[in-house]
Amino acid sequence: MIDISSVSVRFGGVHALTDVTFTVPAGETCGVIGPNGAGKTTLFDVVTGLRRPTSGSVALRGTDVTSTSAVRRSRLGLRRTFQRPQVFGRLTVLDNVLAATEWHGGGGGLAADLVGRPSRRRLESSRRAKAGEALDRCGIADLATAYAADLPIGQRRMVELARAIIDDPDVLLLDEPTSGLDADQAARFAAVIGDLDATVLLVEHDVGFVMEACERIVVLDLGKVIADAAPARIREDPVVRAAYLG
Ligand SMILES: Nc1ncnc2c1ncn2[C@@H]1O[C@H](COP(=O)(O)OP(=O)(O)OP(=O)(O)O)[C@@H](O)[C@H]1O
Repeated sequence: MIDISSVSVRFGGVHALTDVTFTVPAGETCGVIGPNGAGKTTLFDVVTGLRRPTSGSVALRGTDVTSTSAVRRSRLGLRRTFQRPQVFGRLTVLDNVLAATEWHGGGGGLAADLVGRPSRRRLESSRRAKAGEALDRCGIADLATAYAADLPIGQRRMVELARAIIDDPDVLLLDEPTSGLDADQAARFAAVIGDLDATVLLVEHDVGFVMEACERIVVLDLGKVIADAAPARIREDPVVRAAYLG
């Protein structure tokens, strides 16, 4: 669950966010939309830990993380993707995904690594099985041995998604997830996040995708929440239509 409470962010005289409050209940997929400059990126940065709010607070699964680093937030189960997909270009697709599970370790320290204890081998084969499954879910199993640097942006984005979902994250934040995806990839992306148990918050310009993929939509305009409802109600909301949907 994500709790955003009275969050305001100022850049000098610019009020990027003013008193933004909403909660994404556990397991829900919530989209944030709004015109350019509405504050979407700023809000995303506050939730992921890249920016401290001027006032207000953010809690993940009941833990106040307002002053917690992005790294510690990831240890609390938060995973994210980036507006420009961040992949390791010189690693294969499979290794990109395996790298996301590396830090779990297997106990026994370096000696266990060196002698290849059976428990280590079991752990390794289970990691590989999970990685294979994540690639499969994201429709990129056939790219396992390709180098990430050689892939077009849409496939890189799917690699990032596979990496984000491999450990069944509790909280998943997606920054402009469909940018660079073709229609089939966007449909696959929506299906993958639809199947997750995670609490998902996504910022996206493609209103059609948000309407399809999200159970709930928060609309920002000039740093304020102007609507917070299910997609069907957002589509009909006169304030949203005037400010954004036209
Ligand atoms: N680092 C910064 N310094 C000063 N002003 C900033 C900074 N970052 C954002 N802003 C301002 O804060 C407001 C919100 O910007 P933000 O990038 O969060 O909006 P956005 O909804 O993500 O826009 P877009 O859809 O264009 O990406 C804008 O007026 C922007 O100019």
